[in-house]
Amino acid sequence: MRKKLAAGNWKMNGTGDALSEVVQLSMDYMTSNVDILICPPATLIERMGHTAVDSAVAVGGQDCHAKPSGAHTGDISAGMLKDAGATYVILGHSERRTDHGETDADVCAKTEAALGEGLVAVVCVGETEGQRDAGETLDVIGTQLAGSLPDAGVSGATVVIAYEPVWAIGTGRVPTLEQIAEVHDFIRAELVKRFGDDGQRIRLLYGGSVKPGNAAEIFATSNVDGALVGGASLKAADFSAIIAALEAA
Ligand SMILES: O=C[C@H](O)COP(=O)(O)O
Repeated sequence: MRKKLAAGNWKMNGTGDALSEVVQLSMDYMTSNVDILICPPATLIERMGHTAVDSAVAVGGQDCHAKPSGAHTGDISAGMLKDAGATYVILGHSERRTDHGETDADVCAKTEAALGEGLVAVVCVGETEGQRDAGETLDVIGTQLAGSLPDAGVSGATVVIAYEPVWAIGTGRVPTLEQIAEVHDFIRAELVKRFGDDGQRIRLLYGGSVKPGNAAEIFATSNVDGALVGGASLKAADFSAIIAALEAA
């Protein structure tokens, strides 16, 4: 049985003022059977870590460096995230792959670093619109999945996969439920092929324009164990509604 996960990726948004809303949210969902995760900007991780320490809300980073320390201006290591209170880290988000040229090999190295520090790695995969139109979606996802995950240390307790079609992120456009199911079933099969029973236990999140209005039907879709939510996670009311939909699914 996979525990559901509602994850919020704040991207380059959010200030300290947003903390109180998250605290409220965590108090509302203390007894939830849904894991709740917020990945704020790096500047807020430590504050959130302290605020959420006794609550139901976990805190995560949005990226980490593959190395533990060194001359890498502007970067943060997995150990630093852990030290600040993070227990998760998002890796290989399409915005990192596009803005910073991250390859599958880079994501794999970062995933190894995260697992080495005991962080849960939320590894993102997803096709562009051009790739989908060209009928390449499953090939692209399969390649990203194979290249972004290390051979060792991957289990339901250490890794989460987020399927985020690039064309659905922040656009208000969402794949059909059949398209989501096709990709999630494919990811599940690939994980089981490579990791056996562990592949059954890895949670699969859908991400891309998840809102209160479409959350329930997405959560009822095959092999969807939760969501990686961008814009809607910045509004406590919307994120709470998404969590409630996940709880009810
Ligand atoms: O990491 C989150 C995703 O990129 C989804 O963002 P969005 O919910 O704003 O479309």
